Amino acid sequence: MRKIVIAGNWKMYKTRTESLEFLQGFMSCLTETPEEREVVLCVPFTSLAVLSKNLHGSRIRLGAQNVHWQESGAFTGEISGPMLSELGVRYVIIGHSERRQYFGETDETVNLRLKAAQKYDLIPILCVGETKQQRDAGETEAHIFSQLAKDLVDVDQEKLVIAYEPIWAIGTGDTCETKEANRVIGLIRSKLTNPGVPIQYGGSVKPENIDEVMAQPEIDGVLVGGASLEAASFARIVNYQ
Ligand SMILES: O=C[C@H](O)COP(=O)(O)O
Repeated sequence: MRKIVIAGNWKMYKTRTESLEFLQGFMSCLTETPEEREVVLCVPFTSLAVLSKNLHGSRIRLGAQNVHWQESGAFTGEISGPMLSELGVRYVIIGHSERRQYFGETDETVNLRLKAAQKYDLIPILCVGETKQQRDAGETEAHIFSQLAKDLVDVDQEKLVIAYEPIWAIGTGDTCETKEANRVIGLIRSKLTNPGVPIQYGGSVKPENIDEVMAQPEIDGVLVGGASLEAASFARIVNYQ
């Protein structure tokens, strides 16, 4: 039985104060969620310490949105594995399409970050997915297989989560048809040495479509952007039927 991982990616939203306000509302909605679902909040670096303190003893896991491959050094604006581990961070998103598109992330740096995360006991959530142009050109599979082949060199697949995020479905309200997401995720699994890796779907997941998404047999969870910013909305997603 593969693990179910429901993760919120807050991206560059919420101050420390707003993060605490969210947590209060969210925790009160989680009482009936089945224990086997891993619930993760991937928050801005500035909210990690305060959430870590307030999540102590809770079943909600803390996640970050990036990690550098060096332990320390002259890398202005970056953050290291030990810095995150010390705060109780368990998960870290790596290779999100926004990092690849706006910040020069390549498959080579994604690979370095994945290995560094695992070295410091952080479980990476590796994001892969195609652009609209690649999908229209029939290149979806080739693109994702290429990302996997390069990103996963020497990565331990026992401590890994993958998120399939079609770029054209991110923040657009244009969800990938659930059967199609299921098909692509099945193909991703066929390329792994460990078929037990949880593979999430991400892209315009919301309370209105979560039940249908999670009914797909290959989909082991979701990576949620916009709909994870509001406590009741994310709680409904975590409490899917
Ligand atoms: O990491 C999350 C994804 O980018 C999805 O974002 P979204 O749910 O706002 O479409």
